[in-house]
Amino acid sequence: MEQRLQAAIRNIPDFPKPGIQFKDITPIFLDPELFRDLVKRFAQEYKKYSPDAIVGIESRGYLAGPAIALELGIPFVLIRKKGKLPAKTISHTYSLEYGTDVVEVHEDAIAPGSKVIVHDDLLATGGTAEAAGHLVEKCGSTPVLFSFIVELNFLNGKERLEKVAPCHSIITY
Ligand SMILES: O=P(O)(O)OC[C@H]1O[C@H](OP(=O)(O)OP(=O)(O)O)[C@H](O)[C@@H]1O
Ligand SMILES: Nc1ncnc2[nH]cnc12
Repeated sequence: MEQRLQAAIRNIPDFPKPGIQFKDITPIFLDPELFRDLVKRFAQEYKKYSPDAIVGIESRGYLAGPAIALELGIPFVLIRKKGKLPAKTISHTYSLEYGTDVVEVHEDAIAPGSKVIVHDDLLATGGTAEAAGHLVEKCGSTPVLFSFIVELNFLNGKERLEKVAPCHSIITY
């Protein structure tokens, strides 16, 4: 599984800015067998946490997240950037290198007291996933796992997230 994922993930140098090595995960979803095996692998891992819901982070957390939720028979909840969700929301503002950003969730999307898995495609600095975790807490629920396909180890996002909940990723660079 790891080898097939490594082979599918492309490195795009200098995207979206000079010096960034962008990990393009989109080829995984061109290969239905690999996609199916990835979903089953995540579902197996997630079962240990008896989750009540999976939250996915816009936008690439929406690729595998809903398929894993379907496999486990639990809700998939969208976390979006500010101003995109139509009904009443709960928001969380977090710091970026320069300035701030805001993530939102529908206020009625997560049943209070839920055990929630936060899923995204890739962990870099951990700022986005940490903010998603805070949002889950603001909804009266508990993040029980942060889960990614890819982790960029040299950015130390894991250290930051592990203060809140364990962190799982399949491929590490
Ligand atoms: O760990 P962090 O430093 O917070 O970075 C990781 C986030 O960055 C990427 O999303 P991006 O901001 O490119 O948005 P997109 O998925 O909508 O393209 C990635 O999909 C994660 O959501
Ligand atoms: N290097 C990277 N590749 C893909 N997505 C990212 N998001 C943040 N850093 C990234």
